[in-house]
Amino acid sequence: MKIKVCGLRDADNLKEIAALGPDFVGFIFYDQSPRFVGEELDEAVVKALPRSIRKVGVFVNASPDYILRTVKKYDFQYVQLHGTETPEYCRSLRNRGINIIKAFRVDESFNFSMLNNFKAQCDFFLFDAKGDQPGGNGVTFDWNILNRYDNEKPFFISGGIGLDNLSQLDTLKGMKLYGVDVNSQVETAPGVKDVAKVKELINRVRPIEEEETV
Ligand SMILES: O=C(O)c1ccccc1NCC(=O)[C@H](O)[C@H](O)COP(=O)(O)O
Repeated sequence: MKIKVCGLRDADNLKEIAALGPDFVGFIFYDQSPRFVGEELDEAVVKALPRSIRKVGVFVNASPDYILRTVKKYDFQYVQLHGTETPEYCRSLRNRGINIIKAFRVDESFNFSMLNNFKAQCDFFLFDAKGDQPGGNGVTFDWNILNRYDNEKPFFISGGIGLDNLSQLDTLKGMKLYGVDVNSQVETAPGVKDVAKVKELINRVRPIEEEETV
C-alpha cells in the first residue's frame, strides 16, 4: 500500500523523511494551517527529491492562478484540494495538466453518489475526518462508512492515522484503498515529522499488498 506523508516544511526534516522513501509527500499552502509552508519551503530541496516520491501541494479554495504558480515553482506532480472545490473547478485545473487528489470530509451523512461528478476530473479521492479545520485535525472517522463506497476510483484514507490505529486498516480489505495519508500523529511539532515514527509506519504499511485492497 502507498504512503503519503503530509504537512512537511523544514528542509532537513524533509530530507530525512525522503530518505525513508515514502510514495508521496505533501506541503500545505493554506495560511490558516499551523503547517503552512509560507516562505519556509526550500524550493531547491523540494525539486531535488527523487522522482519516485510524488510531490503534492495541498490547497483550500485557492485561486487557480496561485495553484498553477505554486505547482510550477516546486515542480509538484499533484495538487490535493481540501475545500469546497467543484467538479468544474477540478476540470479547469486538469485541463491545464494538473493531477488532482480531491479530499472529502466524511461522516455518517456523506453522500457518496456525488463523487460521480468528480471521478472524471480526479486521479484519487482522499477521505478525511471532519473537524474544525479543513484538514490536519488529528481525528479519525468511522471507517465502516466506507462500506458504502461504490466508486471505482482508488482512494487514500486519512484523518488521525498513526501507529496506534494502523492495524485497523485490516477492516478495509477488499476496498479500493490505494494509500494511507499521515500527518499530525507522526509529528514532533506542526510541520516537523517524527522520523522514527514515519519509519515504523512505512515498514508496517508498505508490505500490505495493493492487490489486497485495490
Ligand atoms: O494539515 C493541515 O494542517 C491541513 C490544513 C488544511 C488542509 C489540509 C491539511 N492537511 C491535509 C492532509 O492531507 C492531512 O494529512 C489530513 O488532513 C489528515 O491529517 P491528520 O488528521 O492530522 O492525520
